[in-house]
Amino acid sequence: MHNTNSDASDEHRQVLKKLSGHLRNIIEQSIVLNAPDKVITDINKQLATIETIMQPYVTDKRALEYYNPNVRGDLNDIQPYSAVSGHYNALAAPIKFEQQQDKLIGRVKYGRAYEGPPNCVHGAIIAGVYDQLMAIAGMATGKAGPTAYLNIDYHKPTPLFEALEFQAWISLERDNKIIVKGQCLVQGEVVTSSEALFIVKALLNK
Ligand SMILES: CCCCCCCCCCCCCC(=O)SCCNC(=O)CCNC(=O)[C@H](O)C(C)(C)COP(=O)(O)OP(=O)(O)OC[C@H]1O[C@@H](n2cnc3c(N)ncnc32)[C@H](O)[C@@H]1OP(=O)(O)O
Repeated sequence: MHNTNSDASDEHRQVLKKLSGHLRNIIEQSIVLNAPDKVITDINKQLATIETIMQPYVTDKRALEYYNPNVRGDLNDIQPYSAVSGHYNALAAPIKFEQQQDKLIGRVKYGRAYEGPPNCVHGAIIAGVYDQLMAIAGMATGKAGPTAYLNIDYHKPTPLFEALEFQAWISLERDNKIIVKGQCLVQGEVVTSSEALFIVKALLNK
């Protein structure tokens, strides 16, 4: 179930990614759907059919890696099924990670499915991005481990539908501790900032 390698072809990855894209769009559409009962009943029937088609192929082994720290190219593929950043998990918004000098950047726009305060991103979603982004930033040390603490300052509301730039960088690495700092900018303005401590665990370094 938690495999660190996969022999899935590029084509297989593409079709799986496309599936998540459709599901992600359906989730977003469902939040603001205002259709007659008859239309929704028809949609429900078609979705039930899709569930039936998928069921025989649902196994306890994922098609792709659960975790692959040696990924080249797309940094989101370090954890392809991440609930926060996985391109193969429809629950995750289409955030894009990229390394820029000593900072790991996460660019994303959130829609209605991620709303907390009116027209703003839910604080728990923001916390999720920091946790994932900072964990991956910390991996640049060659080590990994769970989050011991994650502190967030919400300075200003984080708007929906606007380009957000999350940044994370290593602040301190000592023995089994990695402290990572982060911030999120909207049009150049810092709206949130954070700090997290990761404790390196042998189990996670396998
Ligand atoms: C198959 C491979 C899998 C790989 C998957 C990776 C994918 C990436 C996924 C990314 C997903 C995103 C990531 C996620 O979502 S990770 C999910 C969220 N995090 C957790 O669930 C972690 C749960 N907690 C624990 O497991 C333990 O409590 C940890 C591991 C954190 C420490 O427990 P442990 O009992 O072992 O260590 P220790 O107690 O000897 O402490 C050691 C040192 O640390 C210091 N300390 C501890 N806590 C704190 C604190 N709060 N503030 C300040 N300091 C703290 C402590 O004082 C000590 O310092 P010192 O005395 O040495 O100086």
